[in-house]
Amino acid sequence: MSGPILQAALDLIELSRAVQIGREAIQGGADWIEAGTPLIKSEGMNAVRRLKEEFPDTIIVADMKIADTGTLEVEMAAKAGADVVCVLAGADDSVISEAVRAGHLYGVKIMADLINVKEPLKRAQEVEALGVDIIAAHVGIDQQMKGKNSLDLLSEIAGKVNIPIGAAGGLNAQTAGEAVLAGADILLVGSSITKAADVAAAARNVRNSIDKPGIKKSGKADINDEIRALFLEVSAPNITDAMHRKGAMSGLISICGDVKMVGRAVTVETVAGDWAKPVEAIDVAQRGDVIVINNGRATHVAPWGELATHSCLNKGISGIVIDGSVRDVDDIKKLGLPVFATATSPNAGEPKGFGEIGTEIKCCGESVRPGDWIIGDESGVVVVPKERAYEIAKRALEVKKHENRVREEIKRGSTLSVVMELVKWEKK
Ligand SMILES: O=C(CO)[C@H](O)[C@H](O)COP(=O)(O)O
Repeated sequence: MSGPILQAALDLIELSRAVQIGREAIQGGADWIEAGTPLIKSEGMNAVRRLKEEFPDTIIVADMKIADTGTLEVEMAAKAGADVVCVLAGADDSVISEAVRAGHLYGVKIMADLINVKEPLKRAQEVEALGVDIIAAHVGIDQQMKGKNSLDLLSEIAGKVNIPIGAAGGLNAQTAGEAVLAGADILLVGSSITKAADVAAAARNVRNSIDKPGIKKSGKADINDEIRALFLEVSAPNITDAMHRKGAMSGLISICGDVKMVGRAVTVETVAGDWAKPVEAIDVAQRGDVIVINNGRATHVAPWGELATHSCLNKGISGIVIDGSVRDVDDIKKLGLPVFATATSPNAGEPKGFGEIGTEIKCCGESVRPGDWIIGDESGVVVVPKERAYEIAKRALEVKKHENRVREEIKRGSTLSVVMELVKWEKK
């Protein structure tokens, strides 16, 4: 191998889309094309066969993730046209040895994938001794969503095995270059290329980063800053999609229309029209927080209005959510701070002081605890449990990327049902 190799991983389930995306990835500078595991599960060896037919001069990698029957599965992939076949490094030695023997027999290289291996360096050296050709330092997609990093895994094994190392798992135009500097010979890139609207441009960006790796990014951002930035990039619908269609509050309207709100919850429980605790919460909240008020969905009286909203602006509060009414709508619109409510009413209540700030509440059908993340836009408001915030934000970004590519394919003249092969994938 000369120079780092860019392997574009086609992790889709629709073969015709995969072929087109593969074509664009090659135009952008991908050297190898991978039939991703979802594609192989969806289309079987036909996926490998078709990719080889379409791209006869390109190395085709079959990401079989072989766990058993090493010989049979390598044979299948090789006969379908694969040049490299992936086996799980965590599989039993007998499986790896059989895969290696079959690789020799059918003239294909064996790549051992370290995904989920407990002692990666030890296992990398063992599978090297068993004869595999390539080691993949791979952090899986679900693991990436929880913050696991393929560069850490790569650093652990780089320089300690004598066969080429592939790096895989969430690489992009920044981190692919970092992976080269950390010792990767093959850069396996999926989502950053294949979900881009302009696949060729995305591949080119990664290619440039591989060919001219820049300086390693220093330091890590604060996790909450990272989560906020991720949530600002995506929509409320992207987030509920990432949560398996859960987390949406019901019945809220955005008073200021097209606004975006992201922040951590300061919760308020109170009774209809009692505005003492809601307004006191402004002084409790920190810059960037969202005040979430359960006012019993009262429609006849509002615990919130323009003066409270104005105070929030002074404190840098990100927005307000009220299971209940709001008034001074025209003035709030002028202020532009995101306010979401279930109703409007000109009646003010009384500042009696019932209820409390900072306890778990129910708001618009959802439980909200202090510190949970609240994201709102014109489609509505979603609550994300604080423990899962990073993971959901990452998953939501993947949803958005996927939609970017689907949108591009629709723009080229297709329809949503055709792109998604809806009829084929209806539940049987
Ligand atoms: O094998 C895979 C998942 O198991 C992927 O192909 C690999 O992780 C690369 O994709 P991405 O860049 O999206 O992580």
